[in-house]
Amino acid sequence: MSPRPHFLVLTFPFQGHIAPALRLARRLLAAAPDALVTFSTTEHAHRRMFPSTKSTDEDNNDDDGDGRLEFVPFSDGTNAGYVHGGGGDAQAFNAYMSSFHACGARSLGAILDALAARGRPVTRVAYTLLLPWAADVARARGVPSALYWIQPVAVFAIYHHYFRGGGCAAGVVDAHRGDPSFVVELPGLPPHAVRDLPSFITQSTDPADPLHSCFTTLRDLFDTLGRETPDKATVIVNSCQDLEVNALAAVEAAYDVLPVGPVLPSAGNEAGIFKQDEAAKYMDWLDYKPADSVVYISFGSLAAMGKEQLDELIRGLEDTGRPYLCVVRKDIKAVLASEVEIDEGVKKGMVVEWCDQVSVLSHAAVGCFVTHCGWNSVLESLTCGVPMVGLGRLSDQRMNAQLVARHWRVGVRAEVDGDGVLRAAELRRCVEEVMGDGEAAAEVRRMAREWKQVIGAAVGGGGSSDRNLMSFVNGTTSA
Ligand SMILES: O=c1ccn([C@@H]2O[C@H](COP(=O)(O)OP(=O)(O)O[C@H]3O[C@H](CO)[C@@H](O)[C@H](O)[C@H]3O)[C@@H](O)[C@H]2O)c(=O)[nH]1
Repeated sequence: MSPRPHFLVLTFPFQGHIAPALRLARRLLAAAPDALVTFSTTEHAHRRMFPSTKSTDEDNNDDDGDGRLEFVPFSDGTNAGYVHGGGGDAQAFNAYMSSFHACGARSLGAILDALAARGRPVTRVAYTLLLPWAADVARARGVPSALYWIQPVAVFAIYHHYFRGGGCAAGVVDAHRGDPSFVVELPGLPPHAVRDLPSFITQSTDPADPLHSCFTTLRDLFDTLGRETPDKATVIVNSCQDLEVNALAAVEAAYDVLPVGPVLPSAGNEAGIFKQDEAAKYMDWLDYKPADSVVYISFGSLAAMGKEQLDELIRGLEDTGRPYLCVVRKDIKAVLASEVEIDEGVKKGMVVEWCDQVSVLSHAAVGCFVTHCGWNSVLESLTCGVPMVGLGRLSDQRMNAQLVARHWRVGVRAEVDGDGVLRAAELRRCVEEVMGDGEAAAEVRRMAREWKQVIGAAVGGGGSSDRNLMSFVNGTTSA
């Protein structure tokens, strides 16, 4: 008799990774009613997600009540984890990653063994993008694994060409790293300026870079994928077929790629490492605003913001004359010490420390999302049909901003000045381009509505993402 299906979903401890991993865990539970799912992130992140419980698996059964979902943290070798956001110390991140890789791999092995000993053997591992060792640890125990790619396929394809393209793409990118406007052509992909490629291959290749370990980790990840022989490595992606037809075609010869997204929260609040601003009655506030009138602005869970940037944002938002809801995380407020000034500057809007972003984007009053273009934010906005003003800085974000503005045409790109600051005038100009009366703005809004329909069909019953998820659950590779 074959064992009961049991998926182990592993994730790096950033909120932008935990959210899609937890959403996938819940989708797996729904898609496979007989399956068990174990969700695992680091002990520190786990304690932040569940502050009132202990760190043992028996104490963390999910409250769905049927015991099919368990939370079992793994060790990264630290007590305090990596305190992200608020700038962080450069050396600290690279040092953290060394510990994370060494201890994480050992801890994962122990978890797989313990679950098997408890009579709940894992039958499939799904791991997010900064845990390349997960596949090797699973393989050593005969457990198949899949990478869960939580960024666009377009970004995956660029990394594929860079790391596994026989040195050709890497040579071109490396030779033109200092020339941001140089245009790189990669097989099957549209031409991209160097400045829009993922920053981990244009900036973080330098060992002195604060995020150098992201470069080495991605290099290890693509090496790992290449070791999945004789079959092709399976990659499930938080994206959908219709959004990325060409990028999918560019990698399908090398991987079994299954777009299963956008994977969104199943219902209401979900556990995360930031707590919502309960005191701010932002949903009530939205209820009183006319349809499509509010600008929502958030730069995700990692980006730090200086006082100058924050002042420019608030001034730009006030200058639009439109109501706005702005997320300024508590850790940013603490380092700024300008809380009073923020509050005094705010006349037309509301500033919150953390909100339920999916609920905000789903609210009829929200007419535009000013975003740093983290992939979760982009997907959530596309799903809700909200046009974007995209400001990409790190990692995949500039590519994502490019996809938003050029490929799907559901928004515009905002540019920072020479000091890296998004100025009030630029913010105001971009918001008008999306929310104003002109024909171009109307077209952006129309495209946003259109993509919302396309995505709704893909994730609905029988849609491409739904079928791909079932293929993954059933262990078949093509939908
Ligand atoms: O007040 C808020 C603000 C944000 N969010 C949520 O936080 C997540 C933020 O994720 P994302 O938009 O992807 O931003 P980051 O946290 O910056 O994500 C990191 O991880 C992503 C996935 O790998 C990358 O695409 C980004 O570049 C990287 O910065 C989203 O689910 C939001 O809904 C809230 O719930 N409330």
